[in-house]
Amino acid sequence: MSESGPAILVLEDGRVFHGRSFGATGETFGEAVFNTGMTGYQETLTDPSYHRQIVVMTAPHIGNTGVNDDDPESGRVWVAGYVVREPARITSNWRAERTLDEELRRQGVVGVSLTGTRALTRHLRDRGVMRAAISTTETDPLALLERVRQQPAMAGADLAAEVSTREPYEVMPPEGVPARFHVAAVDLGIKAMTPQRLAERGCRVTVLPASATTEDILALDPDGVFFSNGPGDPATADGPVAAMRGVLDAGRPLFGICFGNQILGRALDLGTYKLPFGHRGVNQPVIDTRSGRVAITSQNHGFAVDAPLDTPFDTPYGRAEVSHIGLNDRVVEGLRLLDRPAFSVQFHPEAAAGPHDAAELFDAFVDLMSAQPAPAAK
Ligand SMILES: NC(=O)CC[C@H](N)C(=O)O
Repeated sequence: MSESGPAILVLEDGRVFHGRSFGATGETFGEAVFNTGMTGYQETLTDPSYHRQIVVMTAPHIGNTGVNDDDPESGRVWVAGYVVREPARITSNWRAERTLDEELRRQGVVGVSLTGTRALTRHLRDRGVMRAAISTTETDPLALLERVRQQPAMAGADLAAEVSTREPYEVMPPEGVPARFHVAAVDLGIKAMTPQRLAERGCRVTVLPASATTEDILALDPDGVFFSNGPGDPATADGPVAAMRGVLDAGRPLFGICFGNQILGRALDLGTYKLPFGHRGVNQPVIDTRSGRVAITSQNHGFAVDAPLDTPFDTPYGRAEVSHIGLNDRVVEGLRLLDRPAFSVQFHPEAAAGPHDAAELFDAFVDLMSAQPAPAAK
């Protein structure tokens, strides 16, 4: 890696961190959040849910395995900026095609390497996530702070349309796996691994833009409907909420992940709220409220659904219950309808870097589709 110049990171409350430039040079703004994963940095960087966020990695050494063209979760790096303690000086993996530093430069992603990632993480944990900037060009932190404070906040941000596909596309089951079901997947920022996990289980997946209406979805006559993860504040996602309500009215099997879980919460007339510092990492424990089993899960969310944890509750679509609860802070991590074939989780059963404890949820969705009477017009 070439010698790098100085870079500064400024938080909206005025705290300043000095480090060295990493990746592209320039200036970038976003919400500073931390991720505790020790693996999966390439999946993190390319997860569209990180759009407009500056991601701070708590693992002290990032980049050892470089970057390859097989692991991305989407066609580009989405993080607005990247903060690491120590970038790997040597890339050591047989699959590597480039170094991480090269990839960030290639994609114009401004990063910073700083000794104080622990102090920064503790600050965000104590004060909550906040707007921030990284700059290799501004030497006056106060001037940068002024620009940070002019940036839009994540609360109230409507971002799904900015990351979603413009045109529908299909993901087919792999060779030798017959297509037993057709799934319509609404792309609010979908990770590539999600349609793959469905395709592996015999689903032909039609991925639709975030603007898809109930009519667009039902026009495909799908066996099941999926609502994906995605960036931004679920309180702004009125279009997807309306589309999902139509799918629930039609009684089609429904599954949602992360943003999709928050959309289901809203479709059920539950509220959503912003967590102080969110859940981002690969070792988040959740308990299944029915079986009592604990799964270690991958998560990336800054908002959550507000629902009664201990009892089923009434919704416009019959009774529902909280299916999963986060064990670190008792946040709602899943919803299940009791009178309709619909459920969702706030965590990531598809997580490519693992863990795979919750992968069986894709089987549960397939089971829901198997249990439905075949639609008449097929
Ligand atoms: N990964 C996601 O789908 C994130 C959902 C939402 N943007 C949140 O931060 O909570």
